[in-house]
Amino acid sequence: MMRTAPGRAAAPATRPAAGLCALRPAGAVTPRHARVPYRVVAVAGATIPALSAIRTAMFSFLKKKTPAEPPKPASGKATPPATGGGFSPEDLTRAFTAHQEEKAARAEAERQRTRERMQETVGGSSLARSFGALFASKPKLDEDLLDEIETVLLTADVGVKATTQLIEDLRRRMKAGDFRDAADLVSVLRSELRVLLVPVAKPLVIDPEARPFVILTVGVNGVGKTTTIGKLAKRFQDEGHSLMLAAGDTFRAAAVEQLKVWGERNNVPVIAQGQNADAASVAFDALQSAKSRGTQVLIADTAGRLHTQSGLMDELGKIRRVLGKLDPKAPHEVLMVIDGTTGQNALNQLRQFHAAAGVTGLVVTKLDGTAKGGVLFALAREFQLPIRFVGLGEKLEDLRVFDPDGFVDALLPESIGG
Ligand SMILES: Nc1nc2c(ncn2[C@@H]2O[C@H](COP(=O)(O)OP(=O)(O)OP(=O)(O)O)[C@@H](O)[C@H]2O)c(=O)[nH]1
Repeated sequence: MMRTAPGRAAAPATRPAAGLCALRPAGAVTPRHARVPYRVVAVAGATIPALSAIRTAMFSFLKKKTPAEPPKPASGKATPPATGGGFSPEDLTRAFTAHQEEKAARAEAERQRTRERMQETVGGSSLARSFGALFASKPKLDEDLLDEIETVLLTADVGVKATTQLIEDLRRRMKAGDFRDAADLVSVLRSELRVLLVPVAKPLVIDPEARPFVILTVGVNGVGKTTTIGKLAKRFQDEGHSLMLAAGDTFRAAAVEQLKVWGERNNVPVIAQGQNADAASVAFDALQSAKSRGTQVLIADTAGRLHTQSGLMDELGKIRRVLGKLDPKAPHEVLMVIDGTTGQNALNQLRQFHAAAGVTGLVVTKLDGTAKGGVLFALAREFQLPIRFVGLGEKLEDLRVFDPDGFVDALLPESIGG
């Protein structure tokens, strides 16, 4: 039988006990270039990764790209050999440019994959389906249409404030004669939806100066914190960051096991003290350990808690304070995980967690399931907190950097207006 502490909702009974075990696909290998620590130095007025890092990271590239015989300058004099490792400044500049291009190409490929996954998941949400049904009937541009759009938005959890703002704007523009047909209205609605989301689409950037960069994950029970940590850890590992995890969900034994098993399989140290240990003490130990090892990223799990239980919410403040004793800037990110199927209650959750723990970024999970799709607009309108990632499924690659254009395209494609 599942034990439920006062104030803690029982986690869903159907949840697999060790979902993180499957997080790393067999044979997945961290790219060699990605394992290089990313320190920043200024060279010739530009900010570039430390030369030693470039040398290591770009060695294979230079081997491929550098001609066997270096071209001689017009004067006939050979280029003086570079000091400290055999690469000339030109080599390093070329390597750096290639590195940047490779990074940009990878980012573009990820954006493309995110958009496809958004279409498959968010494109099937009730908001997307309702918009599809509404505009398929070639509606007349009148007050009835605005009423119907309003109903669609409210039903899909967009929330009263964001919906009112959107409808009033459409009404004003309709009266001003801005729309010739439904396609014009769709186009304006799309850009209004974008306007709500673009300011909050701020990806999480790991500050290389923070050693470690501490991410504290918080949220209500069963929203996907522990699985999100596994997905994030894999992402950061692939990006070349050294990692440590703190198993701070000391309430649910399976959560500690999940992280430990995942850590063992992926060679990531996991600091744990067992069930019912003091979560703040686990976080403290982990930060101390990460500092002494020079680890780049520390991700701390916390037990799920109901936002209405002030005692448990206070515990988050304590974790913050304890971390701050070792590093006044820690945690550098308080990442709140929100279940996208929660509806308007997500706003209350965020309000309380923000007050208790000072949330700095959001992950909205389960947008692939029965999510209505609209809660992101309500969250964005109400709090303007960065949405770092969205969860589009249970697989590792389903945690995606939030892309507002892809999201709006999936909900309300341009073509829908006819
Ligand atoms: N469909 C879907 N399921 C998800 C997503 N993210 C997490 N889950 C599932 O949600 C369930 C709960 O995830 P956990 O990571 O255990 O949740 P938690 O927040 O750590 O739970 P507590 O420890 O009780 O607070 C698991 O079955 C996950 O696989 C997502 O983006 N989409």
